[in-house]
Amino acid sequence: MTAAQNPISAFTAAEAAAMDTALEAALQGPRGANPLVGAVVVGPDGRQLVTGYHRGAGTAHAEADAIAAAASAGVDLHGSTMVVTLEPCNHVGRTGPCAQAIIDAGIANVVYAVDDPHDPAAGGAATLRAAGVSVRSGLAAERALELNRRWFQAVDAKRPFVTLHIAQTLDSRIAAEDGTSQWISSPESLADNHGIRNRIDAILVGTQTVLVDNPRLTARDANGDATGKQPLRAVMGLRDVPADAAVRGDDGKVLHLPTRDPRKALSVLFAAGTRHVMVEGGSRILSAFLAEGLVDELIVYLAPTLLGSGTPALNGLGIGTLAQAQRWAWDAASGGAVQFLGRDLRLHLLPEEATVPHRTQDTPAAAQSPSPQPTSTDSLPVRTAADTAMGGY
Ligand SMILES: NC(=O)C1=CN([C@@H]2O[C@H](COP(=O)(O)OP(=O)(O)OC[C@H]3O[C@@H](n4cnc5c(N)ncnc54)[C@H](OP(=O)(O)O)[C@@H]3O)[C@@H](O)[C@H]2O)C=CC1
Ligand SMILES: Nc1c(N[C@@H]2O[C@H](COP(=O)(O)O)[C@@H](O)[C@H]2O)[nH]c(=O)[nH]c1=O
Repeated sequence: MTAAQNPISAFTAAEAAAMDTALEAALQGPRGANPLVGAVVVGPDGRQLVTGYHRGAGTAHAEADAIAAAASAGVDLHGSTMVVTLEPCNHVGRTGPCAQAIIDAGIANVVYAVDDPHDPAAGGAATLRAAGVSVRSGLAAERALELNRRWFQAVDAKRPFVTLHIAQTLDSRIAAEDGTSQWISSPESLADNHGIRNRIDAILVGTQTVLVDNPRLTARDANGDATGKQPLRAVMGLRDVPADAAVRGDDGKVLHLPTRDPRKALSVLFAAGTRHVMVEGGSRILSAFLAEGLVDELIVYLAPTLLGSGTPALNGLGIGTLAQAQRWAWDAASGGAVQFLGRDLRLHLLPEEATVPHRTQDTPAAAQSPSPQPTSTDSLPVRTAADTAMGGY
């Protein structure tokens, strides 16, 4: 049922304020295979009791996070209102269905912004109503859609969400002239990168990086010990992966993609169950994904180091004139658009609308910019969380 069909369509000022808080909280989560979701429970007197947000695939959903926060703080939620940025789920995932958790907590009302696109007909709203919970939707719907616009697109496009990783010097080098690159990043940046490796489904590098670096591509802690969920390791390129390459590991979680076509690589990964891939490099692989407009977020670790020569971060995007430049917007999700990590800066960006010219049928892919996107006004140098909620994904 949509808000238009719902007989109860008004929202209180307290619910609107709670939705603002929920949208803000959602931005603390990571971009990726799951949408950003925030939830706030409001008491009968309009007071905001607890806030929750989703921390990425495999972790508690925002509603469950808020309910758990209430349980640990000894807050009784009977008769309260759950305000959430996405329709509560109805499926038994790793954390159980949120609709049931809401019913079990005695929550009397649910206000959500947008339907879950995966299962709108038999979603959590119907389960909640059947259990006697009052459900209204549509509050701040446009902002909630914007919050996850790129995620909705990626789900719709049936390809994995793509995070591009670049660990570079101040003068945009990812390796020195002799190919050495370990390490450009600070230990704090490396720890952050390994945290992302834990959350994604797959990590992808080019054959040249395998030959030069012989990387393991596992998620590890500062002692070098494997941590948590390990990503599938994908190597893209026509050359064989050497039999003794470290990337092969001993767990069978390695995939050679014998292609130079990023779309083909993504479709093979999607078919293999990957919903979120981090493309780590090197230069030619990063450039190929960017030139095809296949990047959903960009994470740049910028080290205050100069090399003056060596491998450039990018190797040509087919851009001949400034009007064709790819322009990116600052993304406040996942802890902020700009953060210090030790001596490095971590920059978090998303594709900006507006500046990307339309692709044409007769222009080679490498000489084209990303696929067309809606127009917007100029972006701020650094966006606030609220700005991003309004104009980001
Ligand atoms: N600082 C950092 O963040 C990182 C640094 N690096 C560094 O980058 C350097 C390697 O970068 P680079 O030389 O650019 O190599 P890449 O790792 O980008 O691999 C390039 C190879 O991938 C294959 N390939 C697959 N698709 C394409 C495509 N669309 N376009 C071009 N090639 C494709 C080709 O091999 P084939 O013939 O097999 O098809 C090509 O030779 C190393 O020195 C490494 O240390 C690497 C990763 C991260
Ligand atoms: N040099 C460099 C990175 N390099 C990336 O890390 C890979 C090595 O992975 P592993 O063998 O698992 O430690 C390497 O091949 C390349 O993809 N990453 C960064 O965050 N910062 C850096 O300075």
